[in-house]
Amino acid sequence: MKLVLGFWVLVGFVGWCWWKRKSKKRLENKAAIPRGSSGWPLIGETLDFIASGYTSRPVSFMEKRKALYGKVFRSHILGVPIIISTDPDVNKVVLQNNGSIFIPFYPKSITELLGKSSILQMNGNLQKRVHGLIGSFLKSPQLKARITREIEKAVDQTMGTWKEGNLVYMQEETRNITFQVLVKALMSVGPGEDLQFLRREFGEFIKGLVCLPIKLPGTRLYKSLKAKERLLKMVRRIVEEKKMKMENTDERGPPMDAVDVLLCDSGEAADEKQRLPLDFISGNIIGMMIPGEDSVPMLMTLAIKYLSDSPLALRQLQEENMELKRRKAHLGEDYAWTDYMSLPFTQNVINETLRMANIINAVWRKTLKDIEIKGYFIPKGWCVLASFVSVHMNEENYEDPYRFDPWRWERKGGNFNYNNCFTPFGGGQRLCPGFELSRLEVSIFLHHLVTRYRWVAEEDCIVNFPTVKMKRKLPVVVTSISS
Ligand code: HEM
Repeated sequence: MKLVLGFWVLVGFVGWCWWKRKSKKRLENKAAIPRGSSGWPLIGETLDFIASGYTSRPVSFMEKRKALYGKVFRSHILGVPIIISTDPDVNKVVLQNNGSIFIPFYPKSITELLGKSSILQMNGNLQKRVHGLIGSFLKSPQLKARITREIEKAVDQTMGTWKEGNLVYMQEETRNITFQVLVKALMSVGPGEDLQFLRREFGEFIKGLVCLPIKLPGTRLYKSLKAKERLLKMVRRIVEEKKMKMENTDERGPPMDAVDVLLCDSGEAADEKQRLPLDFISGNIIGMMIPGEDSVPMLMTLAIKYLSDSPLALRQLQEENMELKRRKAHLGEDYAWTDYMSLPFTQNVINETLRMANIINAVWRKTLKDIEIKGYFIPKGWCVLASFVSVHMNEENYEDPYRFDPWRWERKGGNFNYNNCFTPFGGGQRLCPGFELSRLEVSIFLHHLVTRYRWVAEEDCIVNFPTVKMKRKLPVVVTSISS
């Protein structure tokens, strides 16, 4: 009996090996690893990649290789062999995958600072659960109605410090506004000492996101990890206070911030094991500050830069917003969040800015299995970079792509449908949960800027490495319209 069983186990095993070999061969025969170059030993093509980030055309690295090898090619950058896709269909497959084949991949310094349980690194059901909770909260009309007042307050406070004819640095001013709003939406911290502490420590923390992954005292990474410890301590205190308050009240109101959302979900979990631990919640709140902190102020700053260089667009934007301002004044009403979002040309300006220079210009993934997409073979364990900027700046997708042309969106049907060729907020299961909030913040900021001020921007240029920034923080001289 044992002999017969052994025989069948052996037959099964041999059959399985044969089938595996055959399916691998089939995949290899049909598709090939994309063509490309591994560059120099160790450094690969990193220097060329970085150098292109300092030019006015950061896509030049991709363009050069696309011309040689096609839209999907192989390279070796920042220490890893990588397949780079500039093809919207391939990017779509990468984005839409639910984590069974593609998982996020970040440089070592980022993974150290994020920690394993950050939403940006986790996969599977837990990522789905946290993403779903935060996404529904951030796009809820209740949050948008409440946060509109906070954004207006932050905009008023910041613009209130501008003196007639003063030089202000837009990259700094916009960061002041958006940090305040972000911290309010995530944990209801208002202006005061706690906000200042969070701003200072978070600034120290994110300096280490792109650095050498060496954790010795005195190194950049070490200092950033220490700042994270201090941040965690404060956020954990906020989470604990909120939890106690929740437990001591009989009637539970709607969640006011992301901490409430995660705590409420934990409270409702029937099984102790399903509850989200407080350290997990605190760590994730800090993790969510990372994609939210720099992206929105840069979007605002870049919009000002493009508008400064495009007087026709600025004029149309101003007219549209003035018209709304007059209407609201005539009715004697406060603005609703829907008022700000209802202006089509303003939305087109935001789209066009996101298309031309988005701070998150690609996503990085790693493959868990061999996969073939559109005839390209991507082996297990390889990194994949899905480049959004290459798609956004390709003339196959956008006519005259280097021209700031908000009207192109009218010609496209006037709406920001997130199709394969426009993915500033990613897509699929990891689509940015903050995308509606971001658009609202920028709409409110632009409305108050163009209806209250005129400005003259000084010479400045966009730098694309390690992240998108203005070289001189975009200095502008502001004068109020009434004067
Ligand atoms: C202009 C502003 C923003 C842009 C362009 C942007 C872009 C993106 C992109 C491209 C992704 C996908 C990353 C990936 O697939 O690996 C993403 C994810 C994410 N974003 Fe945003 N984002 C913005 C603002 C915000 C804000 C304000 C928040 C928070 C309030 C936020 C929170 C997140 C989170 C938590 C994720 C991770 C989602 C997940 O992996 O499940 N983002 N963002």
